[in-house]
Amino acid sequence: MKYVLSLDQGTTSSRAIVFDEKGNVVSKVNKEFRQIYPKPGWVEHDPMEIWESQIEVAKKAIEEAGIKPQDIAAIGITNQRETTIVWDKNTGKPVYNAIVWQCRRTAPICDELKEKGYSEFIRERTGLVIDAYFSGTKIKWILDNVEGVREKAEKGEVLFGTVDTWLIWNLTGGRVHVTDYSNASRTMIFNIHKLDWDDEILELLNIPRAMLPQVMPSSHVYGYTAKDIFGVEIPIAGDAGDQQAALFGQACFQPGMLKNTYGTGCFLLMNTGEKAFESKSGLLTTIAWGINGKVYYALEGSIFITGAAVQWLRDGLRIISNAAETEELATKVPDNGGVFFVPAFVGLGAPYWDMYARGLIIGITRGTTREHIVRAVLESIAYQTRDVVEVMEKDSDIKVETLRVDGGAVVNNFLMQFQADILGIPVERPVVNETTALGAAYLAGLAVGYWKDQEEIASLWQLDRRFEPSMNSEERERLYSKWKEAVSRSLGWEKR
Ligand SMILES: Nc1ncnc2c1ncn2[C@@H]1O[C@H](COP(=O)(O)OP(=O)(O)O)[C@@H](O)[C@H]1O
Ligand SMILES: O=P(O)(O)OC[C@H](O)CO
Repeated sequence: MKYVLSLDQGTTSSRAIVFDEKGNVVSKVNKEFRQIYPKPGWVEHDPMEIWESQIEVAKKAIEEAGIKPQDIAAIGITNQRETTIVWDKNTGKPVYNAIVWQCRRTAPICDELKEKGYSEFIRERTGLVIDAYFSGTKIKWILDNVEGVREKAEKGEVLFGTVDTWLIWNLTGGRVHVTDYSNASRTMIFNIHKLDWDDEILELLNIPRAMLPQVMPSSHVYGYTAKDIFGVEIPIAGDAGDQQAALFGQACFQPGMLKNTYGTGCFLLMNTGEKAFESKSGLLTTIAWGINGKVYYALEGSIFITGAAVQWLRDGLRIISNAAETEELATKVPDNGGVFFVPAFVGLGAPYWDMYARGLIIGITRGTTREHIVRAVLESIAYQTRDVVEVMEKDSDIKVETLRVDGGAVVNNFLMQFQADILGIPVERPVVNETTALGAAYLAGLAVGYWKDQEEIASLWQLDRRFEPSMNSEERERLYSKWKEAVSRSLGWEKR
């Protein structure tokens, strides 16, 4: 029997999962790695730690599944998106740490682009709003600030890649420099209509084309693992950004289908088919995937901080010892006690796009307890999701009837119930909540004929639990309007 191995390189951990032909998890190994915060608002990772942790969990997952590397039919890659790595082509060594998607250091470059009136130009071509979130200004920052790198980049001696590209490069022993459409669409230098790097944007940011990877479909044999890694050459056959992979893993194949992934941040993606919808309300137009010679698009609402706020309760405030504890604490109080928490740690993404917003806790009284704060943090995840669902309905003209959910935080039943309550629609949690990894496995498996087609994949999706809304609409709107008020007070804070 054969299996598919998925490598899910996330913001806080590297994960490897072995799936069988029914899409069941056979083994799963996870490893957290270091977050580097050199200055307020800056976030970096060590690219070597990304690679080493990823390969370690891949080997362990094969071992724990009780199988041999030759039993792996294909490898699928999925990754934290936008995070930018530049490395030396000859030595394979990074020239700087990975600049993580959350990093705000390039906010001034973005301000300048906006002031010069490039917002519409960038949006038309890339589907994105100008923000430090995306790779483009991060590449520029490395070229401008790390000595000697620009000269080498012009000669193609240093290479740029998002994390998928970095992993594939290393897995193939430095032979293959590629990315897929979904990852390319997050760089702010890729033209999502012409399906090529955009020369005018490259000129604007002063980025040489020679350092960029080749852009390929998301389901495709890109190359084979170097023999010294697993002892056999395994095809690397799937590559997609983690949020697009989750949309695929949730089998959201029909236009209008929507999912929300609850990880470090929350990312809502709606499949819009072969049509690229333009958003007027701060959503992103992005490429869902390229498959069978076609490219499919999605509308995306990116929320930067959700599960990361739970981690902050653990590591920053130290008022919980693990994430699971939040469920019990939140249900110990009947409501939030009037406390609202806006997790604008790195500014706010969709639909506000304010790089200068910062976090706040408001409504504190003498009666406020740890339970209220914890509850306010969980509630903030659900409110932010509603912010995005509202604009998504407006932009697409599609009424959202249910929300499919996945990601690490969906095990929290309080959060899922509150989400259904605050949206006023049912929330559906599938049996396999590792849909990001599953999506990458499906993309890889389809490329090598392990699964026949997308119809077969859609038939594998199974419901675990459906959360029905039970809050009355008056209470729902009262809470939500308080939330909006709290957000308004966090905006622009860093600029004042
Ligand atoms: N029971 C829980 N309740 C709330 N949040 C949780 C729970 N379990 C995990 N999380 C949060 O989910 C996130 C992990 O989800 P995961 O999908 O692994 O994230 P990522 O891929 O972004 O690293 C963490 O930020 C963690 O704080
Ligand atoms: O690491 P995750 O799962 O939180 O995903 C990060 C996103 O891809 C950033 O755009």
